[in-house]
Amino acid sequence: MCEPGPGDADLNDMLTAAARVPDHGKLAPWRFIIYRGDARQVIGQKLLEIAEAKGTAGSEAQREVELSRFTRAPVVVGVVSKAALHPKIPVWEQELSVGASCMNLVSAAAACGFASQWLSEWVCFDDDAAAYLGAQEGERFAGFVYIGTPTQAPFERPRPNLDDIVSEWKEG
Ligand SMILES: Cc1cc2nc3c(=O)[nH]c(=O)nc-3n(C[C@H](O)[C@H](O)[C@H](O)COP(=O)(O)O)c2cc1C
Repeated sequence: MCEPGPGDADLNDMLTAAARVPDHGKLAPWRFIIYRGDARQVIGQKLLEIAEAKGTAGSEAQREVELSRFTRAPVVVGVVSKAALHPKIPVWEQELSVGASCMNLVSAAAACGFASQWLSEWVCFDDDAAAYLGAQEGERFAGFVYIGTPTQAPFERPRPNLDDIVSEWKEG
C-alpha cells in the first residue's frame, strides 16, 4: 500500500465503525491510537533501540525492518484491548468484542476504498514496545491496522473448504 492514507473524515468513519461492534455490558473494552506523519519515523528509531537492546536487530536488514515498521502504511491504527475482569462479563467476551472492532476497522477501510492489514508482530507482545506505543497498565494491543492506498488487487489465498468447518448439530 502507498500514500495517500485516509484523511480525517474517512478515518473518523472507519473508527466509528470500529467502535460500533457488539459489546456485552456496554464496556467499550477497546480504544484506538493513530500513528501517522513524522511520528512513524520517530517510532521506528525507538523500536530499533528496543530491538537492539534485546539483541533482535543484529543485521542491517533487521535494522531497516524496525526503522520502517510504521512507515509501511501512511496511517496505522493501534487497537488497544482494555478487557479486564468484570463481575458479569467474561474477559473472553470482551476480547471477542476487540477482535470484532479490528475486523470492522478492516472492513470499513475497504468500504472507503483503502487497503488495510491487521498485524500483531513482536511490538504487540513486547512490554517495552507496547508501552512506548501507548498501552497503559492492564491494556494490550489486539493489533495494528495498517491503512493506505492499494497498490495491487488483494491476493487471494486458498480458504478452508466449508465442508470441513461446517456441520449440522445432531443429538448424540
Ligand atoms: C490478531 C491477528 C494478528 C495478525 N498478525 C499478523 C502478523 O503479525 N503478520 C502477518 O503476516 N499476518 C498477521 N495476521 C494476518 C493478516 O491480518 C491477514 O490475515 C493476512 O495478511 C492475509 O490476509 P487475508 O487473510 O485477508 O488473505 C494477523 C491476523 C490476526 C487476526
